[in-house]
Amino acid sequence: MGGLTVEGISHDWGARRALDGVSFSVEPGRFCALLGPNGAGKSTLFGMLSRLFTPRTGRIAIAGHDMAREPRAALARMGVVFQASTLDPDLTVKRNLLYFAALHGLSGREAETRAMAALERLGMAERAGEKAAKLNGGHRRRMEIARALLHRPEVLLLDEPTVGLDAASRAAITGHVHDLASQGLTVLWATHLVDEVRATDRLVVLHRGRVLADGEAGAIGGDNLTARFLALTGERT
Ligand SMILES: Nc1ncnc2c1ncn2[C@@H]1O[C@H](COP(=O)(O)OP(=O)(O)OP(=O)(O)O)[C@@H](O)[C@H]1O
Repeated sequence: MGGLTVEGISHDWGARRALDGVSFSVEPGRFCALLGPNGAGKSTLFGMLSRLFTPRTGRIAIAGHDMAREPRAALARMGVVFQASTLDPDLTVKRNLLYFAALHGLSGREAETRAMAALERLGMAERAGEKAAKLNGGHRRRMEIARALLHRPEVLLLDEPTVGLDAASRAAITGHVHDLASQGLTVLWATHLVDEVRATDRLVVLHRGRVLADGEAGAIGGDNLTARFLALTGERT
């Protein structure tokens, strides 16, 4: 299993500097929270990690594959869950996954086996035959995470995956994705919610396009990560 490396990434939106020399790396099989308030640059960084656009400076590597020199190899090892939901509400949960599997060149029994295994990992197997439109927000998100695992990526990126969900759904999804990391998947989880971060997680604090802290969450936050985060970013409650 491979990790993730970001080195010296900068990006300007017009006159606005959204990312300013961002560097960090995530070891294989680690859950890393990318924590930052609104406007920190998380989505801009995700756009670069998923190759929606290319950074002018710096370097990104996924599981040891350089995004600029070996984009296909890098993208093949990465799963992405974007902020906006992208599923077909009229198809069943399983059909949604099979459709996505086909986009990756998988079909027949192999696609079926992978779809059911991925749903199983997210605790969604019993909903395979339900229409996606009938799922609640939390289950929809879990389905999207299952879908992002179909091509067996080594690195999973999630951009604020719990936005709009209630507390129970948030806790369930945060728990499931921590489990995936403990099974060997490298996870980058963007959030502005301190309570989604565990003391043993890797933590990168991003603010106004810069990395303000990088290390184990427990070491950065001590016994009060919220207070530390607010002090670092200068935000008030
Ligand atoms: N397409 C764009 N065009 C112009 N400016 C942009 C664009 N996308 C983001 N920005 C600006 O870049 C900065 C970083 O925004 P970004 O969306 O990356 O932050 P974020 O941490 O993901 O915030 P949020 O949690 O609100 O999504 C902000 O100042 C934002 O206004």
